[in-house]
Amino acid sequence: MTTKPSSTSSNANVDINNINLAGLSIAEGIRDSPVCIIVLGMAGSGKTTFTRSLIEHAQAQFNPYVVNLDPACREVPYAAHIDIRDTVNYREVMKQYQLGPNGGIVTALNMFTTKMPKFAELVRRAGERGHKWCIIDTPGQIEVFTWSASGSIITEGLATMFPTIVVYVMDVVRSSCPTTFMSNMLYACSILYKTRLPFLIALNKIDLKDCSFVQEWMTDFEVFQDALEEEHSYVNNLTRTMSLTLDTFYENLITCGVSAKTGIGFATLMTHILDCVTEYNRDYKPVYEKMRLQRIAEQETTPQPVDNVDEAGTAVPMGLDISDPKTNSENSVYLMAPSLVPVQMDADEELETDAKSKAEEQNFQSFVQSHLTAQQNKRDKQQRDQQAQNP
Ligand SMILES: Nc1nc2c(ncn2[C@@H]2O[C@H](COP(=O)(O)OP(=O)(O)OP(=O)(O)O)[C@@H](O)[C@H]2O)c(=O)[nH]1
Repeated sequence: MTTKPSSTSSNANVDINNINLAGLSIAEGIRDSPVCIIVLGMAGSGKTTFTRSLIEHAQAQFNPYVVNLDPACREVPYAAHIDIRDTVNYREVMKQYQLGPNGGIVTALNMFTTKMPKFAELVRRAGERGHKWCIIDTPGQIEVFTWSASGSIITEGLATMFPTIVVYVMDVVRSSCPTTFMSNMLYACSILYKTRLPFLIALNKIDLKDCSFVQEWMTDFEVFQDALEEEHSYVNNLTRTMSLTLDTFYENLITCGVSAKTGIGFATLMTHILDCVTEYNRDYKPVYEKMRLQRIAEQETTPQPVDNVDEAGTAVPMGLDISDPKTNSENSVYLMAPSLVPVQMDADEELETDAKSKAEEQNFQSFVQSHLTAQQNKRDKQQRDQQAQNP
């Protein structure tokens, strides 16, 4: 179970369903804080461990606000201020919509995204309370976040309100195979072009393997070709061609070796993060600001629907009378601040899981018992038969 942070008592009196979203008005410009750091990476690259380490290193200076967006993880090793698992019950989603694990994660993320304004408002308030960074851990299945509508809504939504950067965590041990390295790079490249945000690659697990070979492969095409020669794979030709294409991508890329486990490299990583924030403010903020002003101008010139009619009339319910389910009711989707999380929910779930595993255990034990009894009976019978034959 997630450990709830003690420092979040400032959320204690917030009725999350009545959050006033006025602070997020389009009339407001991009705020200076918190800086949103979205942690992405392939399954097992070390995102969660990295998030924990980054929180520890940034605690004193940046007092990070922490968000877990992985609905499927069983445990997170850090205290999350917002945890998607408090908002959407991933297992229930799978059960109700008859989905597999990936479909469950996508749907849970979609449900969470319906509360994006409230999420953004909580982040905004965190900034006002002195959280200078907001670190966001994402689901293990990277494509679920990067190629889903909800992933884009969350990333773009944050980037239009707060300085936002992407940290791509890459496992150096697994990337020592040139083909895997190339797959990782293609992924990183596609995310860079999709999000168009300042991008930093954290070469993780350098306590196990030095990352200089990755940096060499990125800067020296011939060294990478030599490494490819040694690997006999049917995708070699494809990889060779792609490495040429990615040359320009590498030029603008910042990499930094770290070990999320031991903490090596985090001091340098943090200076790179600050450089990325400067880059956001220099290159990205003016673009978003321009878009915001255009949007305000459009809103001012577009007549509001109600202006075109003589009288408002009487509203009637539309087809299904859709309204938000009550908080804490079954199937509800609501954004929860940690202090409002009903303990009941987890306890119920645990009880149900316990009951299930007890029943499974009993079934298994009775199966074993009946099997043993049957074997014993068989042996007894054999013995009796033998005694009957040789009295
Ligand atoms: N030696 C070493 N192991 C690490 C490091 N970072 C992570 N690990 C290990 O790598 C494994 C995966 O780490 P996680 O942090 O769970 O990775 P993840 O990307 O969040 O995993 P998913 O969310 O399941 O995709 C764990 O066994 C970690 O202990 C590191 O820097 N060094």
